[in-house]
Amino acid sequence: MIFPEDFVWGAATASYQIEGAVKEDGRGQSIWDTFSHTPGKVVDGDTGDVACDHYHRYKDDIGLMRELRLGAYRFSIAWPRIQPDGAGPVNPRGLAFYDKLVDELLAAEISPYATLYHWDLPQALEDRGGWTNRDTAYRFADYAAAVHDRLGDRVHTWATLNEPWVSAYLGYGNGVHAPGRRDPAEAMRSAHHLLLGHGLAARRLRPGTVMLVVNSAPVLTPAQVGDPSAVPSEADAAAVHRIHALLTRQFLDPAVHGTYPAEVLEAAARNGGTEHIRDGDLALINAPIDLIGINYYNPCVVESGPGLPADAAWPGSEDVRFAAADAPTTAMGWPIVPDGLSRLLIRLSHDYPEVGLMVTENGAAFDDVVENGRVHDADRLAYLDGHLREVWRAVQAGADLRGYLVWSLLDNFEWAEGYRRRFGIVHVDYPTQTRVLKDSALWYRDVIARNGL
Ligand SMILES: OC[C@@H]1[C@@H](O)[C@H](O)[C@@H](O)c2nc(CNc3ccccc3)cn21
Repeated sequence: MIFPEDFVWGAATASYQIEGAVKEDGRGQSIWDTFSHTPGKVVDGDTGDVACDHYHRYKDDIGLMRELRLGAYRFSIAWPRIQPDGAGPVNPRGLAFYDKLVDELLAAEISPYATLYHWDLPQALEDRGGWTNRDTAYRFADYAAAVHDRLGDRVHTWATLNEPWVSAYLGYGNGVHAPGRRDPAEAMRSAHHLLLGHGLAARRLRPGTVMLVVNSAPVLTPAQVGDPSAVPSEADAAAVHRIHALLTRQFLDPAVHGTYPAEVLEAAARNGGTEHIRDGDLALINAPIDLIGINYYNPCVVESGPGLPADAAWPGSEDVRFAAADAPTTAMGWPIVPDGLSRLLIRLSHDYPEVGLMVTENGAAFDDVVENGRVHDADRLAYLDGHLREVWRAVQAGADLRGYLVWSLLDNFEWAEGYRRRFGIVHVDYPTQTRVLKDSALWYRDVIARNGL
């Protein structure tokens, strides 16, 4: 299975998950600093205070990327390093870190892909309402412009947001993520303002290549997981359609087509109203973009039935039961369904033919053991191999798929799960910060060298 000649092979990380140095060089506090230091929010009370100490070790980490022959490296920029209070003058020492990071990547012949927002909102903006406050969208666009002014001569591929669904629904809906608020109406307002920020920022990143990164999944009934030809009941088909609208179309339809699905407007009307959706907003959100970044880990399995408990509410999903898949699972409990990726990519290439696609995250957490300086992570290697075969199938089916970025380069701070869940193809021993290439990394290096499987 050989991929197109210009297919991009890379890896992805995010600032709060790997950098550490949370008080260094003028960095301001983020909502994840606040959240992780709040007792009970993160497993084992873990925080990103040190993480992988990438802020100090980035040159050695880029050496590992070069050893793997990565063509691209997707990282995120910590807004609180650039504008400690989320607005106003740029912090030169904060920007200088990314300036050096980019130059080191280019020297290693690795293309820098920068994500402007991977969840670490400046706490000062959250103190003024965060993403429930429309002004935050405008602050985000100013931040994006300031970063692009400095790095845009060398960074040519930009992601505005990472997974606005997660930011909105886990941050403001069920409170599992920072800032830990639990209000369905706030979640819907936040989703809209995140999209507004995306649209405003996208216009200020040209002439770069601009993408929106979403967590997406094929929405399937339990029977469809193993049998794509399975015909769902009318009620189950309605559940599938509704969740696809709320999970994926809520973000891609506005960004690519300038429209909201009816299901989203109905959910908003029932949860706080739609006053936050102002005339002209959808035109602002619908800024031209070049790529959709797809973060895929597993399908979303649903059927009609009682919705989530009130405290886990996802507005609009009241009559949907989230079901288990008949499949093995990763250490996160997520089902392993490789063909879910090809089914998703082919579907999205049909629904949004105007834009290209890139797999911006795909990977798996499994418990790793270091033995004699090696990590024989056969489960992770099998997961990646199976999913890459599906990526190849999607390309063969005609999807305009530009590349694949594995999540993640390094074991890192896995949000509310802390450090106990390891997604890296490179093992990190946190007490010593020693890096070890896992078998999956050695395998991935060979895939890159062959440009295929
Ligand atoms: O959980 C693994 C990664 C995470 O480390 C990344 O920062 C984030 O971009 C990411 N998104 C997903 C898929 N969406 C998701 C996020 C949080 C909870 C449940 C699903 C998985 N991951």
